Amino acid sequence: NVYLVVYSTALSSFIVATELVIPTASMAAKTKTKVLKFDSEEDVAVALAKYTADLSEKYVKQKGSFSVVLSGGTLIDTLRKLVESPYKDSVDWSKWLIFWVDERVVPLDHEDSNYLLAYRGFLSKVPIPASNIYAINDKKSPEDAADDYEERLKHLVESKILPVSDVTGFPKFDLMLLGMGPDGHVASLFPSRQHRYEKKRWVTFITDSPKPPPPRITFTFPVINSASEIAMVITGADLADTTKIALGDGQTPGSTPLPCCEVSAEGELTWFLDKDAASKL
Ligand SMILES: O=C(O)[C@H](O)[C@@H](O)[C@H](O)[C@H](O)COP(=O)(O)O
Repeated sequence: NVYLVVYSTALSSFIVATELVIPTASMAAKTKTKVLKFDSEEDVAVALAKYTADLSEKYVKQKGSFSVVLSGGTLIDTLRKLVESPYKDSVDWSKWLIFWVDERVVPLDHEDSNYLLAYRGFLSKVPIPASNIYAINDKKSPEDAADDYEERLKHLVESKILPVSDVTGFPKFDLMLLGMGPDGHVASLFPSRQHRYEKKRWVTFITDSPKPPPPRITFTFPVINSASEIAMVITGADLADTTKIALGDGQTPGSTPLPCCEVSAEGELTWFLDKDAASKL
């Protein structure tokens, strides 16, 4: 099925996105997957802002808060339209809770920190209460930082600030905003590293990430896949081959399956692709 959806934007212009409904063998079959293809990265940014603001309104109405899990990498820049008019003023930022799907274990003011990246490009521009922003404890080793983050999530579940999934028992975030690497990694779950198969922990760690810097903590797949909504935000020609694999049959001949093929959501998984990333579909 291929059909057109028209998104009206804040700029009262229109963006035409091709929505591909793809039956994927690679992604958990139960997941409702939507693939949105845009003409440019700028159009992805406009659509992502509207998608996120709409979900914020829906979840704040439904449950009184909106939990958002950020990635590092290019995602924060692609979120840039969300901190502009009209969303800057219309979104109820006081109800947002911010988490990181993965974080580099460096001081929060270090250039490699995903927190710092998000602070500069996003968090410093909107009034999310500081107490709702869950950065890692940067004074700890990777192992201890992962334990600490998991403990804090457990505490939020106990205090009923975060719900758990009825299906999996893992914490259920409203929205995960994920990027993907050319090697098919998502969060800090890399194809060649065993922690991608972790089934019990909520948060785990790695000290030899193939993408620098080496020490990182990361949500595990059971937590990622318990989210209500997931956006895979993928732009650029260097991701075209991996996107084709992820949205095709998921097979990389002769090698390990890619982590990006294991992403599923309890509600809806939406791929936001620019023309370059979608060029091989
Ligand atoms: O800390 C990180 O490195 C990120 O959180 C990582 O998981 C990122 O999302 C992907 O590597 C995609 O990165 P790009 O968007 O830069 O391609």
